[in-house]
Amino acid sequence: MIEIQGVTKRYGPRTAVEDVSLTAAPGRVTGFLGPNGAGKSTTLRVLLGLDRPTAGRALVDGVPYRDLRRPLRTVGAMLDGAGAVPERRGVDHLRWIAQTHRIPARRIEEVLDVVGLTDAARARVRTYSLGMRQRLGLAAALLGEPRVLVLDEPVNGLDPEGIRTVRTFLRDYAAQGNTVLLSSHLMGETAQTVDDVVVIDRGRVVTSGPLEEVTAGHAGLEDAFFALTGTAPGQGW
Ligand SMILES: Nc1ncnc2c1ncn2[C@@H]1O[C@H](COP(=O)(O)OP(=O)(O)OP(=O)(O)O)[C@@H](O)[C@H]1O
Repeated sequence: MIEIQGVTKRYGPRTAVEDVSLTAAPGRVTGFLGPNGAGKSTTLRVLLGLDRPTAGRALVDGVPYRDLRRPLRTVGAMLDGAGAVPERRGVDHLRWIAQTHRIPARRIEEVLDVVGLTDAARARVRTYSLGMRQRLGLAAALLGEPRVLVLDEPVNGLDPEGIRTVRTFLRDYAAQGNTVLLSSHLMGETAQTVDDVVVIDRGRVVTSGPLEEVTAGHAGLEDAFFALTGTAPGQGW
């Protein structure tokens, strides 16, 4: 369970997010959606203890991320793709994470298989396509068999088959009782993956709830977004 309560984050005079609250529940895939620069990454960084909020708090299973006893075994996260050293081999990136977090080595083969990177595991990360880097990031997030997954733009750079694979995987993962929170600026795409949505625009949550409720009366999620924010398609994103 993820609970973000009244989070505001200012960088000097600039407000990145203002009074953002959201909940992501076990057994559900929650989409955190909004255009570029809306404040998604900032909120997720606060959630993962990478940034301190100016106000509010973010909890995972009732405690702040920094206070989790075994963070990687509780929360698997992917921000900025894999974040791997380009000269490293994919498998060595995962080995390094596993070793530093006392995760059994057998998990490396398992997560490589899940994301379809087994054959490319020994290649250096700099030779990977954007999609392969995303897969490596997802593999790293899954290493600790976490109950909670937090993914920033997980389908960015993936081809349609890759998107479908990730979608199926995330739906299955949630169906096992896990919590999945993913951010995206691709509303139409993400609407096919999520149960619940939280829509953010210019640092503020504009709507949240089950997908059917948020889209009721609209042609789809994108349409609902434009209606809610008063913007027209093509304006500003
Ligand atoms: N370290 C920082 N210093 C100053 N401003 C920042 C910083 N990080 C983010 N911002 C600003 O906060 C706002 C929200 O950015 P954020 O990256 O959270 O948006 P986003 O929804 O994740 O968008 P994107 O999809 O483009 O990453 C933007 O206006 C951004 O310029």
